[in-house]
Amino acid sequence: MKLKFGSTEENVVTREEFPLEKAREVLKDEVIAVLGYGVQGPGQALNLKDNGFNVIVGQRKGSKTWDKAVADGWVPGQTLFELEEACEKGTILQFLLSDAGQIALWPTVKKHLTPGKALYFSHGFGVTYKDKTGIIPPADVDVILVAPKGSGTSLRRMFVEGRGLNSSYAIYQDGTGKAYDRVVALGIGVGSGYLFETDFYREVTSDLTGERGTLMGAIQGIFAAQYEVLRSNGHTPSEAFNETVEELTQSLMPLVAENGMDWMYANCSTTAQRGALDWWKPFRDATKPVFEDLYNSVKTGQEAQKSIDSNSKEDYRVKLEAELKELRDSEMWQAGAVVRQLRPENN
Ligand SMILES: NC(=O)c1ccc[n+]([C@@H]2O[C@H](COP(=O)([O-])OP(=O)(O)OC[C@H]3O[C@@H](n4cnc5c(N)ncnc54)[C@H](O)[C@@H]3O)[C@@H](O)[C@H]2O)c1
Ligand SMILES: CC(C)(O)[C@@H](O)C(=O)O
Ligand SMILES: [Mg+2]
Ligand SMILES: [Mg+2]
Repeated sequence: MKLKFGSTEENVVTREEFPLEKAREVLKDEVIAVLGYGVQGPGQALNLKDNGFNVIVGQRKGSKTWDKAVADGWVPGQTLFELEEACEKGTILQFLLSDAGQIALWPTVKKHLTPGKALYFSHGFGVTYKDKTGIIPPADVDVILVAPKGSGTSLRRMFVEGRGLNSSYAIYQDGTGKAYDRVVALGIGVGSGYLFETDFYREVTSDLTGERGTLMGAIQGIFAAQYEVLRSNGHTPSEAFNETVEELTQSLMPLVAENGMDWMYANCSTTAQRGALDWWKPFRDATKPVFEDLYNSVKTGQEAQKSIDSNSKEDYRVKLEAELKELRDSEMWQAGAVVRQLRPENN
């Protein structure tokens, strides 16, 4: 259906419009092979299975994630296979390896993309940056995308709670004439609350910007800046952490999620509202040039190149873990660990 977001009209697909029964009918003869069992793999594979679809998982035998798949109920030789065997058996190949990992597996996937199959992504990365990844699908297959707008962990949790994370969907190539029905059925099947239309280029550029920006990079940056200012002015770690992070995640963001920013503001004092209304624009103006630089770095392909270069190295997981440990060991997040323990529901 067409829906107005402000004054702009967009295509969205809801579960009422495309119910689960219809999705099951569209995909009744398909074998959905979920390749990769990192974060999106488990979320999407388990939701599809619980929604009644015919799903198998492809993973490297002997890896930790193979064991995780077994623990999640996938049965070796029946619903869990080596990656190549899953590529052969699947009629829809859900390419959910890490974006850099997809480059190495591509020759194998391509070999098994026989006419009529579908190649499914959850990120526009591989084909948009085809000059860097070499991922150029054959013409007689569907190339489709469903990108859940959140972590695979949340996709699964919200599904189990009877809720739904929203996703974008896109068609890069309609090789069979069935691409639309297939992509929407899969979007509903993986547990999306609703689907909004995009294309591969817009998905990858907005997603790379968002995660580097307000969703992950900018939020940590702004937390660190405020925490450091409070600490250097004599505030204790618990006061600085509570006033920077804990109150935001526990009290104020749920209000924003429920009914918007003005609703959150309206539930704070007139003193707080006056200050916030005075200060949000200086913050916007100070950070906007950084967001412009970020978007430019995404647009020129620099961010994709960096991600490919660092995540293709043998020891990339060791390096990532070291950087995550640095965050975890910082005073702010150490204070956070203590604060979380003190939440009544945690003790
Ligand atoms: N993490 C998320 O929640 C999330 C959200 C939306 C979209 N996506 C997209 O979904 C896709 C999958 O992301 P993810 O975060 O679940 O992946 P991930 O980084 O967790 O990796 C998934 C799997 O790829 C395997 N892998 C990596 N390199 C490999 C190689 N060379 N050969 C074989 N296996 C290899 C890993 O062992 C892992 O099991 C990506 O396109 C990502 O951009 C992820
Ligand atoms: C969960 C995110 C940040 O939305 C996703 O884009 C990812 O790359 O993991
Ligand atoms: Mg992303
Ligand atoms: Mg994202």
